[in-house]
Amino acid sequence: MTHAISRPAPTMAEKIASIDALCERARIMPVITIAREEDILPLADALDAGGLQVLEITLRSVHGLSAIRRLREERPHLCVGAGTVLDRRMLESVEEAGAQFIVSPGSTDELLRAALDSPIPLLPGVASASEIMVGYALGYRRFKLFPAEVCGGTAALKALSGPFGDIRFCPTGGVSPDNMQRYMALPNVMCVGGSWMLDSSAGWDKVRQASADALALLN
Ligand SMILES: O=C(O)C(=O)C[C@H](O)[C@H](O)COP(=O)(O)O
Repeated sequence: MTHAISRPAPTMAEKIASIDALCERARIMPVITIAREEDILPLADALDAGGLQVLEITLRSVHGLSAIRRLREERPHLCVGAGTVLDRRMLESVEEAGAQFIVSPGSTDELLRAALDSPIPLLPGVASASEIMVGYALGYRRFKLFPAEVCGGTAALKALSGPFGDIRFCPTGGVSPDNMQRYMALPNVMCVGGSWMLDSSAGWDKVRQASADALALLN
């Protein structure tokens, strides 16, 4: 007979450390919505070949969960997170699929509290000082700024660094090779997210090249 061993969820400090580690590894986090099941592996391989190994797979398409499962099984060297996680039920389903981190476009009390008990870290989305303060009260110190360009871009991040000196962000939404360096130059930016490198209309090598070109801008 086997006994399930229940481990307490990692502390918030441990989760912050793991978010810091994965953002440091990522620098650029592709936000991926899988349109066709057969794209999962070639897309991940093209990103990987271009140097991007921390992938956010959104639940915006029906293939999101199976893509997370498949990549965890077949590409174990990649770091695979779940995006567009909107509520407790979605959080539980991505945990079960093997996601290594969770990203949400915004914050609700339900999601923020559910993630406190989760074994994997949540990077909650925020677009204002008030939303940061709601997460802050629960211990969160790392956030996705979304939609970054619309909610003030680098000027907003500079302003937020005043009252929130211990907070760091992953700006996403409107980030591109044109503005990425300005984001990454800010001390309170730990990585950027985006979908600009995912255009495969000219084949998978275009994805690899766009990924490598973007990373080269940061060197
Ligand atoms: O689906 C979600 O949960 C999101 O938060 C949206 C994504 O982060 C953006 O779609 C990426 O932004 P773009 O690079 O401007 O495309």
